[in-house]
Amino acid sequence: MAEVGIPYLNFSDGALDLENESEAWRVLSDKVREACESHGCFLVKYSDIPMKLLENMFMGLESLFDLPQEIKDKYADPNQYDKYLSSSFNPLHESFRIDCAPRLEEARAFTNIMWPHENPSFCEVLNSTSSKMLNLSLIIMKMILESFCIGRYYQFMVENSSNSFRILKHKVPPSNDSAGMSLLPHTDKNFSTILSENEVQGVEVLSKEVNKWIQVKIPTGSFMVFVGDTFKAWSNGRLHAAKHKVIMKGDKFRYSCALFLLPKEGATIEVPQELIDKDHPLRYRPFTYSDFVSFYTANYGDQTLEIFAGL
Ligand SMILES: O=C(O)CCC(=O)C(=O)O
Ligand SMILES: [Fe+2]
Repeated sequence: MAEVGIPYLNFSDGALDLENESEAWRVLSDKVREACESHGCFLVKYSDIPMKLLENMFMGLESLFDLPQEIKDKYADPNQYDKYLSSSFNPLHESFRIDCAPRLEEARAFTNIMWPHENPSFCEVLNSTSSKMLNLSLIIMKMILESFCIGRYYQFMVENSSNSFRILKHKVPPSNDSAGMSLLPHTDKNFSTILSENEVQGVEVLSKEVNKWIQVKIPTGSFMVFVGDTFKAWSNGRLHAAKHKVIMKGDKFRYSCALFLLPKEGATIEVPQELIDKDHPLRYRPFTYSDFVSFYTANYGDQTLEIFAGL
């Protein structure tokens, strides 16, 4: 079942066993680009990430967040506010950010902080889930660039990108009948995000079409994809970055994980010439991701990208 208004695309059932040049690949790529232009997000059925792996990931997350507070606090970094966000940030929210978890040594370094006596199965599940979600985000990037007829930038984008894996626990609101905000409305700052959830829904998206909040249930075996501000800027504003939030209701914890594709340290985000013409005059100046994120953390707000890089 697709969510009303949010495109639901099928990358399974052989849909990706296509020559990149085939007509079917092109049709699917156009749908991805159109979804990112008109909604800034979409749902995708993707069977290359096995359900069993995701089940193990969410079981691992329960054990991780159940660890003693003093162990989890060891990961916090005063210079990087979002490495570990404990309940002091928001009583309903707890999350970790692991940079480059698809690299085994990074997955192992994180796991060994949490479980000093090692936990190879969690490490394997973390590494494998994040790698497969990274693959999905690169496929989507490739499709969007090809649909814009600038596929030649794909290799450049891959070489200039990095990633973070965020794992989150959203707790139940104090009273069952009241809804609680676990994540305030925001656009992601990076290129794109792939989101997976356990069976507990909570994410809401501000619809570009009707300017209303839409509750989203990510169908089983599927993922939610968000365009981030940096991809919006790089595309000269053609892609839309969808605003979203997490609202908790009911009595079950929500666990989620998100792969953030982002620019590599020091890389300049600059609109390609091919996306500038008289109907699309240049909208954003070149910038680096770290400058943008520093600006955002100092100036939270709705229009951060426009204020920071808009022309
Ligand atoms: O946990 C979720 O469902 C959403 C997470 C999210 O939007 C984020 O980390 O930026
Ligand atoms: Fe987000």
